[in-house]
Amino acid sequence: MSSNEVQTCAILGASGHGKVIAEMAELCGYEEIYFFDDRWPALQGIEHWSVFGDTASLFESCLKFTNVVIAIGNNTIRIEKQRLLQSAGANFSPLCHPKSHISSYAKIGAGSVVMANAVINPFAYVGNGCIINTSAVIEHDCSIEDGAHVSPGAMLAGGVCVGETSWVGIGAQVKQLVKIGSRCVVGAGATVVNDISDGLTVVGTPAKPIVQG
Ligand SMILES: CC(=O)SCCNC(=O)CCNC(=O)[C@H](O)C(C)(C)COP(=O)(O)OP(=O)(O)OC[C@H]1O[C@@H](n2cnc3c(N)ncnc32)[C@H](O)[C@@H]1OP(=O)(O)O
Repeated sequence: MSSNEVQTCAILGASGHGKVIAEMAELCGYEEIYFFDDRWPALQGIEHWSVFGDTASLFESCLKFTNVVIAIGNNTIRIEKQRLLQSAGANFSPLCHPKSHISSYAKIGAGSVVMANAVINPFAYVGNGCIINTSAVIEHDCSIEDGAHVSPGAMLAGGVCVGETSWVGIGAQVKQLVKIGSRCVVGAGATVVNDISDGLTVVGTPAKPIVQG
């Protein structure tokens, strides 16, 4: 960041995930952090950060922030809120931890966050509003569509596709060239060796679908 103006970051969602994003924003040079959460005004703060308003307040004030990040874990809600705020003119730059490794040949979309120790290798594509969580590995030529979340320690081999709003659970592994559809869930620790159709939840090694109750 090079501007002389104070660099401000608004975060919607005073969650555990929001705390990680707040620290990451500070490490990236944002000087002021403004949380927003629908539990405001009852909720006034999170750790040492203040909560300044609810979603409606953020919509009213979104143009004044250097950057806005949605820290909502639910993938569908996160990308919906981001798209609405983008329509209202808010700026969504990607936020990448200084200790993540992102190839200069990779692309990271608006509002996506890349946590500490994550690796994103050449010609990988990460869409808008995605979470690439702590120590996740996104190998070369992967494609992660809008609103997807790759959890801590999950590893995607080369050329894997993860569809919109899908969630790859903590420590999961995905074989090269596998296509995971939209709205899928890959359970914690699963090993995915075959393509997954839209909307399925899979668990285990090799990963198989489970029926959601
Ligand atoms: C920074 C952060 O914290 S990021 C968050 C990281 N967290 C994760 O990655 C969690 C990912 N979530 C999971 O793995 C979940 O267990 C899910 C989404 C796969 C399933 O959750 P639910 O729908 O609540 O299923 P539920 O817990 O009722 O389990 C259903 C069945 O699947 C089994 N099961 C659930 N998860 C798994 C799993 N990861 N691996 C193997 N079996 C599993 C259960 O034992 C249960 O089996 P049973 O019917 O024989 O008893």
